[in-house]
Amino acid sequence: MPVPGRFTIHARDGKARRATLHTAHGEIQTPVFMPVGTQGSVKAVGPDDLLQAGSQIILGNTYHLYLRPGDELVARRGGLHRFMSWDKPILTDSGGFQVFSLSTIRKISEKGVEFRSYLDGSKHFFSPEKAISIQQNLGSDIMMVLDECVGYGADREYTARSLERTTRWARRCREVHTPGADGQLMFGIIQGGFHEDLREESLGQLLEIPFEGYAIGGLSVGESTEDMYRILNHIGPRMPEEKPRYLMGVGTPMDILEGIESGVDMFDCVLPTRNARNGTLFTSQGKVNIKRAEFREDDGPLDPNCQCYTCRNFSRAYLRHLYTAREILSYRLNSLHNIAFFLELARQAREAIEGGRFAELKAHYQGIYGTDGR
Ligand SMILES: NCc1cc(CSc2ccccc2)c2nc(N)[nH]c(=O)c2c1
Ligand SMILES: [Zn+2]
Repeated sequence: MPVPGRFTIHARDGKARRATLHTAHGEIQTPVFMPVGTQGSVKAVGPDDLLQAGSQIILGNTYHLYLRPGDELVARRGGLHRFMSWDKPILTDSGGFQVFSLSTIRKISEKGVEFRSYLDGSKHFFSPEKAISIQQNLGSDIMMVLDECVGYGADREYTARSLERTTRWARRCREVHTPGADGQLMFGIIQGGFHEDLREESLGQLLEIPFEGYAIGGLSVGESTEDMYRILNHIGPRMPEEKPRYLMGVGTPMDILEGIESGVDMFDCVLPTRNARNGTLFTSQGKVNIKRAEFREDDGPLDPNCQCYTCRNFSRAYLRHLYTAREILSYRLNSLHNIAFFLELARQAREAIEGGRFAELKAHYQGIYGTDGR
């Protein structure tokens, strides 16, 4: 009987790891890419599509689901897995990041964060305890602690004080959920901005609290690729060797490969689905902007090396037409392909680590996407 939280490393290639994370809803083979389903759906695609594309785990969001339809409604409907007909693992964010990125009025204090709903302006309050209670109602397999993601350019003094509070919040989250209760796991989140010593301070404090995994927060907040990679390369290898490492909200294909090389196991990003909706498609030969006139009569598949439903059944000419005509099918086919591309990238990484060929894989994609893929 698999024990939720068990993390077994099968192979290493430099700092990169090939592992299995056990959860109450099944195993996750890492490195893994996790499609984002913020409001209980991965935009424009269904659970069947996600399974077909090889998705092992998806993400949900405390902030959005609390505001609509309500975490207690979801609990009454049997939890998020049953509500959205997804019976594999789900990871949920704690909502703090969305409060800061989506809510206009908000006030942060030791108690937690007060904010107004982006839907109707009503006032709400998230304490660390509330953030965990919502995720328990949702029934997610991996819960994230409530943290403060300081913006790019925050001064050192504020960043230092903020990480101390994030640690106190993390402790309060842990105190209201017994490790492993109901098969749910809890990950701590490292903050500390772009200061190596503050990042180590945040990690050191979190290591005193028993978490089943650790995440790197506060990256991809407007910094340069150089600053992101500097922090990633510094803190990734310093995270606990025997526990899963999750880089939140990152990134381009090259960011993901950089993260894997730094020892990170789990990734999520809205890029595949968000870019799909504006016609930017990721392929084995680089980015394709499907709205370009050059594709008007192009009868070939979007990506000849891709096995997804979109590439097996439709031409670039048709995909361009759907996009130009703003057909809803355009969002579905483009999203399906981009998700399949990111899932395939993670699968190739798992295979490369097993074969000791990760450096070659990274160099291959660097030749196509450049050093950071932007
Ligand atoms: N800009 C990157 C980023 C993204 C997310 C969101 S990741 C996500 C999004 C939707 C659903 C699940 C996870 C973050 N979440 C938290 N809690 N803290 C961060 O520092 C942070 C940084
Ligand atoms: Zn495809």
